[in-house]
Amino acid sequence: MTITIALPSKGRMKDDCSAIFDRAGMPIVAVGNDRSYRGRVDGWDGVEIAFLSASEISREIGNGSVDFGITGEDLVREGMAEADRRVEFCARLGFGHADVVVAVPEIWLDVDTMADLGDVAADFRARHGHRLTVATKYWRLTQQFFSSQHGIQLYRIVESLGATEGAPAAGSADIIVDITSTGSTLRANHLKILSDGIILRSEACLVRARKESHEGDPMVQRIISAVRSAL
Ligand SMILES: Nc1ncnc2c1ncn2[C@@H]1O[C@H](COP(=O)(O)OP(=O)(O)OP(=O)(O)O)[C@@H](O)[C@H]1O
Ligand SMILES: O=P(O)(O)OC[C@H]1O[C@H](OP(=O)(O)OP(=O)(O)O)[C@H](O)[C@@H]1O
Repeated sequence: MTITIALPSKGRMKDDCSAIFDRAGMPIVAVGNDRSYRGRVDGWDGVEIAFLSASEISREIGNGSVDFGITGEDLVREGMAEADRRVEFCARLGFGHADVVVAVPEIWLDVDTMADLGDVAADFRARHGHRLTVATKYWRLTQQFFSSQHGIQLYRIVESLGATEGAPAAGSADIIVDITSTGSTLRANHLKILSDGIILRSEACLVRARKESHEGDPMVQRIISAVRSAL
């Protein structure tokens, strides 16, 4: 059976991914021309590479149309319910670090924790005429964290497809959930992370779709061992 591994075709994880595969003794060669979205691993028959974007990789692992992928943990956990049941995080790769965080305006001096935020949410409508509004592209992670983990129910999510950190100043949301790495975008927008507001510490991972056909397939274990040996 051919095993398909999805790797980023562009973006911030692309170069680190090919470096790790080189170190793993799995040098990737493009099939066809430079713009081709298929590749193979030199010397590894039965392994195929699919080049996709980071968020497509998470989707394709989720629906089982690829066997492995390298993408951010944030995109995998946001993209599917019960991620650990459907996929295996085989290795954390040490790049692509980003935290998914809850951030509020710095001038909210009395709000430093999720419990404080819960208090604010409770009478937000009475005070401001609308429910506490959260701008994010991380709907699932936000709902799990606010509702299931912190019992905060009185909020509304507005989808943000970009420039999320600008939403509070623009008036389109009160607070945000987004990723941060250096923290400079949050600082530039006068937002602060709540002290217990780190939803997920994400990094690039080797992720496997849990498929019955993998059981007893030596190639599956060989790929995992090779990537782990490169860390
Ligand atoms: N500063 C950062 N900003 C955004 N994403 C980051 C950052 N640092 C690490 N990442 C991670 O990179 C991944 C997204 O990669 P990238 O932005 O290259 O994807 P992309 O090519 O834009 O993909 P797509 O088009 O599918 O969104 C996410 O898992 C994210 O957590
Ligand atoms: O903490 P920092 O180092 O400031 O990084 C965080 C920012 O970087 C990303 O945006 P980016 O400009 O990369 O665009 P993208 O969302 O399209 O990837 C992300 O969406 C944050 O806005």
